[in-house]
Amino acid sequence: MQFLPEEIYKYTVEHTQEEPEVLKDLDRDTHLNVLMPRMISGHLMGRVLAMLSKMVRPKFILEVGTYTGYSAICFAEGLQEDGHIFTIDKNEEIEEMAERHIERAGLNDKITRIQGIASDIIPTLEKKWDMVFLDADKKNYDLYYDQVFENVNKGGFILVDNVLWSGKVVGMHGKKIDADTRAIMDFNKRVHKDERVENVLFPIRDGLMVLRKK
Ligand SMILES: C[S@@+](CC[C@H](N)C(=O)[O-])C[C@H]1O[C@@H](n2cnc3c(N)ncnc32)[C@H](O)[C@@H]1O
Repeated sequence: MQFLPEEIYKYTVEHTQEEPEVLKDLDRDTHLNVLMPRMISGHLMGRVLAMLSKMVRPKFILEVGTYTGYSAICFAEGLQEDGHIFTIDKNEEIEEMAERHIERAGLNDKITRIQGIASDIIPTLEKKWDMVFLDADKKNYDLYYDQVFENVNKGGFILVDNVLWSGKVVGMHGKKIDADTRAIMDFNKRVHKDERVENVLFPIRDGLMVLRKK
């Protein structure tokens, strides 16, 4: 989902840095061979994530929701030289594709993929995060936020995708509030009020919440 009028979106993409070739191929491969390709970050969001990573220059990044590896490869562009990304996904079927493209991007030694249920894995990781990207099941955003918070460095960032949820958070597409929409609405409200962080909700693509730990 993206909220910009088509013409503005097209103009925005035309005036944004092109995707590196490896990401173009990964996007194509995902659309041809994987279920629900709309889950991929894609060109504009990918460039936003890469730019944010370059601005922050993180050492350790945690990503929850690898999918085919697109966003992890984007984040790697801004890593410190000795930095590392840990990325979690429960879906075994897409592992091979993520592995192949991460290898092609020359990032095998920079990105560790962990297959499993995120809430089981997160507490086992003992790193201090400069950046966390939550992009998995929406009903657990709240839990992941709690699980990672202590280990986010002061001044570190938590990015959370799909927080506008196709506009359902404001009742677009009908008034019925399903479980995922409710979870996202509650999450947005909670983090907006959380005095331990500063936040901006960017209306990019399906909504990106950016939180900075004070
Ligand atoms: C929206 S996709 C991630 C997209 C990816 N970050 C990108 O930008 O291309 C969400 C992913 O979260 C994974 N996922 C969903 N629930 C999960 C859970 N409980 N534990 C681990 N991964 C989960 C799904 O298998 C899916 O691949």
